[in-house]
Parts: sequence; C-alpha cells; structure tokens
Amino acid sequence: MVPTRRTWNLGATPSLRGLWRVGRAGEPEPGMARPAPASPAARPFPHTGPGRLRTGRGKDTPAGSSEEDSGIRSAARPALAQCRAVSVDWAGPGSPHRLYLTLQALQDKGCESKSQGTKEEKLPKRQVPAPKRDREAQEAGGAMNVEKTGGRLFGSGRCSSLSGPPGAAPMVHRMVEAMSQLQEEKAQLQEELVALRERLAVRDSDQQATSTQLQNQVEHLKEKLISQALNESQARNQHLQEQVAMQRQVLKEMEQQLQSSHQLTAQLRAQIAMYESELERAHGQMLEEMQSLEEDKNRAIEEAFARAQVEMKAVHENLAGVRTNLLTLQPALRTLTNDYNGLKRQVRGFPLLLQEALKSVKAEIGQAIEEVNSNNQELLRKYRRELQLRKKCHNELVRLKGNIRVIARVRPVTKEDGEGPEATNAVTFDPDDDSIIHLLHKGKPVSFELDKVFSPRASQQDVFQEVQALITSCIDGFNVCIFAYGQTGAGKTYTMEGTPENPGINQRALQLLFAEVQEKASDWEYTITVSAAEIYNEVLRDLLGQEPQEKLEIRLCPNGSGQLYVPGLTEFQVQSVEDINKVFEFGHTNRTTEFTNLNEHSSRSHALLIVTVRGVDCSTGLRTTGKLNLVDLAGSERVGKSGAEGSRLREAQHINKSLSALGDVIAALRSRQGHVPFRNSKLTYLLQDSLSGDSKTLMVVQVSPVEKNTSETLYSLKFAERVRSVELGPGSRRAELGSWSSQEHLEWEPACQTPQPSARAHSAPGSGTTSRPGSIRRKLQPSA
Ligand SMILES: Nc1ncnc2c1ncn2[C@@H]1O[C@H](COP(=O)(O)OP(=O)(O)OP(=O)(O)O)[C@@H](O)[C@H]1O
Repeated sequence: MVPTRRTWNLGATPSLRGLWRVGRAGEPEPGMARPAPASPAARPFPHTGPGRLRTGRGKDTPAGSSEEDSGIRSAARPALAQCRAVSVDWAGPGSPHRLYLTLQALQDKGCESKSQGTKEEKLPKRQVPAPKRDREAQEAGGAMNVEKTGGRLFGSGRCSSLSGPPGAAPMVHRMVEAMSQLQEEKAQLQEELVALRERLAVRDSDQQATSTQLQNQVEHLKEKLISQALNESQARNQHLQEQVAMQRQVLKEMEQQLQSSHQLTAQLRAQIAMYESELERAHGQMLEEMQSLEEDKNRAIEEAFARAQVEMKAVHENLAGVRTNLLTLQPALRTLTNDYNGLKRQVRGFPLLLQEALKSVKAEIGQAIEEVNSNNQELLRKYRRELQLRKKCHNELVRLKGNIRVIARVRPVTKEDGEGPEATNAVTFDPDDDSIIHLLHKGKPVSFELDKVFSPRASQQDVFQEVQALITSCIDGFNVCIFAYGQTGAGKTYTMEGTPENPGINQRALQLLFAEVQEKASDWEYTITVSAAEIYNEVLRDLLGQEPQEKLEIRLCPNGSGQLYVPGLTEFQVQSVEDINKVFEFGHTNRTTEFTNLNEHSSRSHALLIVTVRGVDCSTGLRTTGKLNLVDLAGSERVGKSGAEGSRLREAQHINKSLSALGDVIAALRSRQGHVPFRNSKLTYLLQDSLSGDSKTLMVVQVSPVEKNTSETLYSLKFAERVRSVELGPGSRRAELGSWSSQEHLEWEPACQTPQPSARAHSAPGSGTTSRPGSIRRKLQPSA
C-alpha cells in the first residue's frame, strides 16, 4: 500500500526537519496539475525520487569533503537510518524506491566499511541491523547480489574509490543517471513545495481573516445576546417586582381579613357564651314548665276519666233507647222494601210504556201536521184569491187611470239652449193641479191638461213611480207600451235611458222586474228575455243580431194564433241588470258600425227595447206572458215644413208617417174601434199585440221649456192632449178618428213656423260617445 501522505517529518531531529523529503512525483497535491510523467525509457526508476542529503548550507555538498561534513553526517546518520527504515517499510519490495534505498544503504555500508576500523565504535545505535538491510537490498535489487558487492558496488563522489567486479561499471552508470534524474525530480519537488508553502501561507492568511471575522461576529452576537438577555431579564425583573408588589398587597389584605376574622371570632365566641347562658336559663324554665304541665295533664286525665264515665253511662242509656227504636223501625223497613220492589218492576216495564206513549204522541203529531197542512191549503187558497183580487184591483186601478195614459215631462233649461231671449223659459205649471201645463207661445198663454205633468224639478224616480204600476202588470201577464214622444233634444232618451248615475225608465223597469220576479220565486218561475230593434225610414233592423244591416219583416204566427212575430229577431235571456247592460253594449256596437253620425241617426229613428216576461205558477202550472215595450221615438219636429230635400225629407216623411200612425192607433184603441190601423206603419204593426186587448199604453210627451222651441212644444202638447182627449165611447171615438190622419200630422197647425234645426248641438262628429248602461240609443251627451 502506498501511503497518501507525501511529506514525512523525519523524526525528532530538528536539524533535519524540512530538509529530508521523499516525494512521490506521480501524486500531485489535490487541486494541482499533475506533472507530465517521463517516459519509461527516460526514467529507469519511475515513481522514485532520490533522497538528498542536505547539509544546511543550501547546496549539495559531496560527502566526505570536509571533516565538518563528516561530523554532521555521522551525527545525522542514526536519524537517517531511522528514516530509511521507515522508507523501507513504506516502499514495496522491488519498487525503485526500495532499490534506491538499497543503494543508499550500500553506499553507507561502503563508507562505513572504509572507516570501519576507526569509527566502528562510534556508530550510533543502528535501528536496522545489517542482515536485515542486506535482505532488503536483496529484495530490492533482484538479481543484484548485495553480499557479493561487499559494500563496494557504488558510491557517491564522496567514496575515494569505486571499484568492483567486472560488469559493475555499467550498473553504476545507470545508477548515476538515475541519481541525476532523481535530483531533477527533487528540484521539481522543491518547486512544488515552494508553491505549496505559498498556497499554505495564503490559506493561513485567509483563515486568519475568516477567523477574525468570525471572532468579530461572535463578539457582536455575544453583545447582542447579552443585551437581549439583559433586556429580558430587566423586563422579567420588573414583572416579578410587580408580582411581588401585588402579592404584598394581597398579603396585606389577607392579613386585614385575618385580623377582622379574629375579631369576628372573638365576637362570635362572646355571643356563643351569651347564648349558652341563655340556653341554660331557658332549659331551667322549660323544666319548670314541663313539670307544671305534667301536673296539669294528670289533672285533666282524671277529669276526663270522670267525664267519660258519665258519658258512657248516658250512651248506655241511649243504646237502650235505640234498641227499642230499632224494634219499631223494622216493620217500616219491610214496607220500604216492598215499595222498592214495586218500583223496580215498574222500571222494567218502562220501555214498553214509553213505546206506547211515543206511538200515541206520533199519532197526535201526525194529526196536527194534517191539520196544519189543511190549514196551509186553506191559506194558499186564500192567498191565491187575494192575489187574484190584487190583480183585479190593480187592473181596475190601471183601468181607472186609463189603459192609455199621457203624461208630460218638461226638461230643464240646459247650456245647449244657449243664452238670450231665445233661451228664456216659456213653460209654467199650475201649483194646485199637476196635470196642467201653461205655455207662453208668441206672447199668448196656452194651457193643456194631461194625465200628469212633471216639471223640470221631477227626478227620474218620480217619473218612474208613475209608470211602476204598468211594469208590475207586465209581470202579471199584461202587455205594456211606454213611448217617449217629443222634438229632438226634448229629453226622450234621458227619460227612457237616463245616465249611468241616474238611470231612466228602461233600467229601473228591468230592476223592478228582477226584484218582483225574485220575490215571487217561491211560487213562480220566470224567464226574462230581451230584444232590441230599430226602425229607420220604415226599415226594421235587429240591433242584437249578428248582421244588423239585415232588414227584418213582421209576420203572422203560422200556428194560427193571430199573433205576430219577427223572424230573425234576436232574443237574449237575462238574469240581472248586468246582463241587460251587456246586451245594450252589443246593440250599441252594432249601431256605431253602421252609422257615422250616430246622434243624428238616433234622433231620426225609433229605438225599441222589447222585454218579454214568461212565468209559470209552480203550484198550478199556469203560464203567463207579458211584454214590455220601451220605445224612444224619433224626433217629432216637422223637418218637412222647412223645405228639406233628399234624404232629410225622406226621413221626415217616414217619421211623420209612423207618428201619425201611432196617433191613429192610440185613438182607435181609446175609442174601442173595431178596426185599428196597426199596419199603417212598421212601428204600430210591430207593437200591435202590445197595444191591443188588455194592453196598457203610456206616452211620455217630452217638452223643451225654452222660448225658441215653443212652436214644437205647442205641437207636441196638442198631439198629447188629443190622444188623451179621445172619448172612450165608440161613437165619439169614431167621430174623433178623423183628426189623426198621417197627413194631418204633417200639416197640422199651419200657422206655426217651421222650427229651426234642433237647439241641441250634439252632432259634432268625432267627439266620442258616452257610455250609458241599459242604453241602446247612445248619444254624445254634452257635459251636464
Ligand atoms: N229631465 C232632465 N234633466 C236634466 N237634463 C235633461 C233632462 N231631460 C233632458 N236633459 C238633457 O237634455 C239633453 C237632450 O236630451 P235627450 O238627448 O234625452 O233628448 P232627445 O229627445 O232624446 O233627443 P233625440 O230626439 O235627438 O234623441 C241631454 O243633454 C239631456 O241630458
């Protein structure tokens, strides 16, 4: 094994330290470049550096050159021998270094043998014995026989002679060469050594600087740690001091508490002592009391015993009495038991008794019910009789009032009448007679008598009260006709339809019908149907039909009853006023789609609302049918007189014709003529069955009160009076009929001027319509 170290300290000899170095050329210092190895041919002993003996003079000195040298050498010899021994140990057998060492040993031996005689005794104690050394040389030299050389094999310059057996010279030469090579290597090693020393010095200085730095850091850290520790210890100290102060305080308080508790204990002790003394005293008292109580008790016991003896005696006496009583009570008990048994038997038989009682009660109740039923039947009969009577009375009342009645209603002066003398009031009333009306026409007062006259102050309800009886008779199965007659703008539509807030006859009549029908619902079943029609220019149209343009015809019923009907006229069944309003809404829509100027049109046409009330008496099955015709007639002003032409004249002719026909029919009816000219107009023909027979007719003549309309008012009132004044006698009736020709209706009162166009300015196109419930004849209503 080759040791890793490259430098050996040659023992304790100070003079040789650093001088004797054996290096291995092939092992460079870590981190250093390895020197290029010499070729094996050039280096016969590779890896072997020859040792060099230094004298300390700085250069190689030939051995034995001087006595001084030899002295030194001899002095160093033991150390050298020691080194060699070490080297021999290190160098492996056969290695060049071993060879070198062997040679060196031989040299030394040669020298020694030369001076053997003189210096044998001076030899230092050899550490390696000769035989060993020879063995080593033998091992190193291989074929070279060291024993044969006898120490004369070779020598350095120091040997005085170099002789040997023949053939030793070349070997010496080779050895010399090897030596020189070794020297060269040694020089190289020295250089390396110098470089190493420099590096070592640099490293030392680095280490020194680093250590200084580390030292500084350590110092700094130390200071820091010390200061930190100092701070901490100060804080801790302060904290501890505070705690100590607190503890002291607590201790102080505890001491105070202890003191106070000591005081308290002393007080308590004193109290306890006091209580103990009191207890003792109380104990003594108690003992005394107990003794006195014991005495009392004994006394009481003695008394009680004496009393008990007395009472016992009394009880014994009582017992004797009770015993005697018991003997007397026994028969009473026996009778009670007998009674009880009897009752028991009765209870057992009670259900049977109850059943019998129930039977009899049921029979009584059945009898009572039968009696009540018969009473009810009687009452029903009476009620029906009363009903018939009421009907008769009502009819009598209506008859007394007249089947055909004429009333007048004067509307108030409105904004539409304008201002000035033309808008002054020309109508007055008789405060004592509500059937008289006075008209100031062209300065001349004219008076008329009708069945009733309503002033402008009369409300819708007042007017309705007058017609209410007619509506009720419709429920009883009578036909009723109510007409509104008068010039345009006189208030016909207001009276018939009214406003949403203040409805007119139409809606009130239907409300009354529904109320009456509901009242009679227990006995009668009623169905109410509604139809709406319009007559314009003598053409009848269905306002509730799907095709309002279609012309309708009035036909005789094919069943031979003689009644009339209108094929295709729509009939809606209604159950409430809301239903009616829906129906009218539909009718209004039909009208508005048909005519652009609805107001104008509505003034020139007759609007009919036909309400049919069909009833069945639930008990008798009796059927009734009543018809209520509510007619808003076309304006009665005589447009034809004004010389109107074309369609306007045609309209006027149709209106006049139909109104004259109506007058004729009413006159014929009042005079009970055999022939009533119903067929003279569509209006009268349609209303034929509602005007004839037991039918009741009411005409409301609408009057405008203002000065400018007095001519038309006069005409309307004259017409109304004539209708009313027709006598009921047939002769007189007939005699009166002559004045009701349609021609007269057109040409009546020639002195009157043709009235100006209606004062009511309600025909402005495009100003919209006002919704009126229960209205089929809607108009543009000027603001009230
Ligand atoms: N009694 C009344 N109280 C208050 N206002 C009334 C009364 N009568 C009529 N009027 C008003 O007078 C105006 C004309 O009335 P309405 O339209 O009813 O006349 P008309 O006779 O039906 O006309 P037309 O022949 O054109 O149908 C309306 O604005 C209406 O509100």
